[in-house]
Amino acid sequence: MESRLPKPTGLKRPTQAIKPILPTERIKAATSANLIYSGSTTIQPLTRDLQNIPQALKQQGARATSPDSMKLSGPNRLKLRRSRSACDITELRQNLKRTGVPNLPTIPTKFPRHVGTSTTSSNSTSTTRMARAGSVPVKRNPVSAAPSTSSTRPLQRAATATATTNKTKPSATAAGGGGVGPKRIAPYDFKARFHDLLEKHKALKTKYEKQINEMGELETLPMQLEETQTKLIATESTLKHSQTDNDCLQRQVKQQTEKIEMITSTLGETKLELQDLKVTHQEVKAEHEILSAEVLDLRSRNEELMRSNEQLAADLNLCREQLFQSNIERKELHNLVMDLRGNIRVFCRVRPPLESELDRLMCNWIYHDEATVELQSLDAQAKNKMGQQLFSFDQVFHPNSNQNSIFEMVAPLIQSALDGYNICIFAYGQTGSGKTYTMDGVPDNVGVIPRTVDLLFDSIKNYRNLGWEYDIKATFLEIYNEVLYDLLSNEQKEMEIRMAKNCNKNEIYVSNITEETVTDPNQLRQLMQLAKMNRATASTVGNERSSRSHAVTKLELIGRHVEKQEVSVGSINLVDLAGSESPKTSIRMTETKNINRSLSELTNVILALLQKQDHIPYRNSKLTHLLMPALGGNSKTLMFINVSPFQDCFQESVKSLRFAASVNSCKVAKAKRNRFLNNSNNSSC
Ligand SMILES: Nc1ncnc2c1ncn2[C@@H]1O[C@H](COP(=O)(O)OP(=O)(O)OP(=O)(O)O)[C@@H](O)[C@H]1O
Repeated sequence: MESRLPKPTGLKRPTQAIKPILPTERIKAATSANLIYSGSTTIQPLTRDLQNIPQALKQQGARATSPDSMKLSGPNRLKLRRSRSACDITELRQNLKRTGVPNLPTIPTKFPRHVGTSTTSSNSTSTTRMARAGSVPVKRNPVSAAPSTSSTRPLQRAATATATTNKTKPSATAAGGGGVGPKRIAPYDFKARFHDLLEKHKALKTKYEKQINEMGELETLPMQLEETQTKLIATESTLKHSQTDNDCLQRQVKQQTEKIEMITSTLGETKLELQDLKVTHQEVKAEHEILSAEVLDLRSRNEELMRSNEQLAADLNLCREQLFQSNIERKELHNLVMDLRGNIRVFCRVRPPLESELDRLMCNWIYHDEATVELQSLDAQAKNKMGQQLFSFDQVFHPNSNQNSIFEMVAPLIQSALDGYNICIFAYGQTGSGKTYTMDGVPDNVGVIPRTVDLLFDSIKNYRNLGWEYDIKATFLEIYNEVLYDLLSNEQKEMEIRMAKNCNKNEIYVSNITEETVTDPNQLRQLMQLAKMNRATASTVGNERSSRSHAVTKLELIGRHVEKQEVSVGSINLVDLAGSESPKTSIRMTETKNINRSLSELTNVILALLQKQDHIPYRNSKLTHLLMPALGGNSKTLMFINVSPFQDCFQESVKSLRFAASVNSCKVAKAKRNRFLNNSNNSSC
């Protein structure tokens, strides 16, 4: 990976190739220096050396010699010779630098006879003297001439060995009583000197051969150096990469360190949480053990309950079947009770005087029992003329009866409607006798229709538990001057009463009427309110139509039992009749005639039913035609006779009570329940 870190500046790659200096070259240079020294370079006499010593020492940086050294002799002279050798070495080094390097000379086998009194074991001293005599070419000892490099050290050691050898031999000087210094060879003892030289030559030759071997070894050094340089370059490159990698790694280390610190702190928190969790775990574990025991207990209880449940499910099915059957029986018994009470039931209600009517004269009302009422006129003449006015009904409600007690008597009929019967409830009476109050009521004291709605939906809930589901369809109709009006629509439209196309000859329907499906009581109340508003809107100040028309609210109840494949269709017709009025007192004759005619036709129909005539004149008026399904055959009818308590209403009250009493005595054929199977709606025909 290429590092983006800066390159290291510590090491710099060499700009030029390093030329290695071979040891052989150094030796050659040293040998060449010897040749120069022995050949072309003139060796200065001793005196000149003595004079040049201070200068030479100066050049070497040594301390200057005292001027007294010029006069020295004996041991001091020996010291001077040694100093001169040092000067010569320095001089030779300088010469070697200036000149080339000749080949190494051969070692002479013979030396000229050395003349002199003062000889030392030092090879340099003897060779210097021979050179001074000029007899033979001097073989300069490389020990004194060569620079003190590593390549000259073996020669130096050889010279030292020679000197040592000389020391072992008896010296003439020492024998002569000097007592100090190496053994001296007498100048005339050429043989000894020859042997000495031979030994020296032998030693030097050995050294020479040794050096040649060492040179061979040293010649491999350039290659080694080159390899080492190559390795060095490679190492430098590697070092650069390593440094780059190192920087990268350092950054990573730094990041990792930060991460580690963060993880460490998180770890600390986690440890604390872990401790808490451990505690919680222990608690949960203990709780789990308790719960496990409970689960085992519950499982065993569950198994028992499952067995019990199966048994109960079987019992429940049995109970359901029994309930369904008993419900059928209940319906039949209920219908029987209704039959026994009469298919047409008549309730008489005497309204109380209003606060504004307290000054009006009232008839004498005598309530013999809950079903019998006697009406007496305050006018004695009328009283004598009409005789005793005693009337019996299914129920008589005196002025103090409340709306609730009245509806309790109505409720069984609503139950019958849910069981599949057609119900008709209407209020008959003089204008202002309390028909609307009985049917609709007032907001704080509602009448039969609103209470019917509440009871219907409550009963439907209970019937749902028995497997029945109900749909309710509502229509609102007004009959005014023998014309039908849709109270859920302001449209002017043609509406007619037509026969339904099935085998039941009493089934009718109204064409073009608005029919609303109702799902909750509030929706039905809103529809009733709309119908009431439309009925009131049709009235004018000069033509108060609402009290001069018949209002028919029809609720169709369609029940379905999915499991038993049964359908039950019932209906409730709630009729607020127009007020009956004497033509003598009426100012609107047409309306009065139509009202009285329709009421008369209603009386005729009921009487025809009472007399079991073959022909029932339903079609003589819109009202009887519309109520045909609810008046005869498969129907239950409840008629409220509303009367005013006042003396001035006596005649109308007697008329209404007589009509109602005659209706009450009318026995209609036994009612038949509308019960169908899903796939045969006409099976009951
Ligand atoms: N039982 C009663 N208790 C208290 N007030 C009653 C009762 N019956 C009727 N009223 C009141 O008497 C007045 C006339 O009653 P209502 O309008 O119901 O008569 P109606 O027969 O419907 O008249 P119309 O034939 O003109 O419609 C109303 O103010 C009504 O509130």
